[in-house]
Amino acid sequence: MAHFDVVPVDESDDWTHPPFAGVVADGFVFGRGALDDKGPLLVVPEAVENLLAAGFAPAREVYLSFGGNEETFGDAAEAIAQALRQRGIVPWMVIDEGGAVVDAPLPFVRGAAAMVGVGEKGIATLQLSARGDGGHASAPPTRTAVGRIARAVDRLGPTTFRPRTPAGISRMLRLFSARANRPAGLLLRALAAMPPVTARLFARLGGAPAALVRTTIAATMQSGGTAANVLPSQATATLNLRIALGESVASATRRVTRRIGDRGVRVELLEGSEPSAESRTDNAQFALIARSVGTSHPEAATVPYVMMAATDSRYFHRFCPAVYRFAPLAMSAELRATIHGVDERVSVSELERGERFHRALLMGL
Ligand SMILES: CCCCCCCC/C=C\CCCCCCCC(=O)N[C@@H](Cc1ccccc1)C(=O)O
Repeated sequence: MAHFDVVPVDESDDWTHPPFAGVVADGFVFGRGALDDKGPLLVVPEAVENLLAAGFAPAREVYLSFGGNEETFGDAAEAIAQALRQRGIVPWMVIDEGGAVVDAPLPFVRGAAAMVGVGEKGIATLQLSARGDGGHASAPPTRTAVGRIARAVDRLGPTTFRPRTPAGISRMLRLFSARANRPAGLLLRALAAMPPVTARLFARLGGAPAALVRTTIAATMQSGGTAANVLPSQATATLNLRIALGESVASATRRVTRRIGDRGVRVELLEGSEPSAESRTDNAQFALIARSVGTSHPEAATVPYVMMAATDSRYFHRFCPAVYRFAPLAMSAELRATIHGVDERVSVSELERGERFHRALLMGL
């Protein structure tokens, strides 16, 4: 799977090469979508065409699913998944974006790792709204609409949701423990054996580690008011929740509503998508991915993790138990920072390695 739509470019950004010209320079193809997700997309048909040209026929049926509205949370992949379901097809394995070959993924962990998303968090977009008495701002009541919304958002701190370590993260720590120096290795092994301790530690670290183990809430939009001296009669805030594996859109919405604890604040679910289950790592599918990584990126260990953002594969994990999120391209931290940003680019040699990965995968089916 892959998608060919891209996020827009801010015209005021200073790109080294124009974002829609496909300039090849210094061994890289520059352009919006180079990593997300046109590079990972094009290595798939490249591998298929090369195998077809060589007269190869795969042992299983292969379906290519390329969507055109992933970046807007669209339904192209849903339609593709539905078409397969209607034909009674349950894929043996699904592979989509959401992982990459990265260097030194955790502090003290040496070497490259092919990070494969074995699960994916869910999403809920909630709108909070409050009404208040409009009027002159010179004599405000104790509780205004904006004040109610501000208090509600403030109540939704990081402890709103309990942390829990997915099995894939414990396995990731166990694999990393072998590649860390001695004291760090012992710590990682201990954490791998004690998921509740990992959950508490990662939650305390905040940022990405915390997002791996708990449902997060980000207030992303606010509105209300028409003039500086007018009390608004209504105010709203939009919350973007990323729902941890094991929870649900409904349970997360209930918890948010309880936490806010204010009947004057209406909580409305605008859209939601359930978190995935975890795909196994002790099966033939994961072993095939690891073998294919061995062909394209022999320096990298194949390691499971949990994807914090949403991918098109969310429409497949509902009926297919083996869904993996992995683009077979090395992406340094610097390159990952260009995704949705400035100077997004993909190295030509990585495209070649990506093609090799998919060729190995198809030949190993
Ligand atoms: C120890 C941890 C190591 C971490 C290694 C990370 C390796 C992964 C590297 C790169 C992966 C990049 C994948 C980028 C995919 C982004 C998908 C995305 O942004 N999806 C959107 C979907 C969406 C949702 C709601 C509205 C619009 C779009 C998202 O989730 O926001």
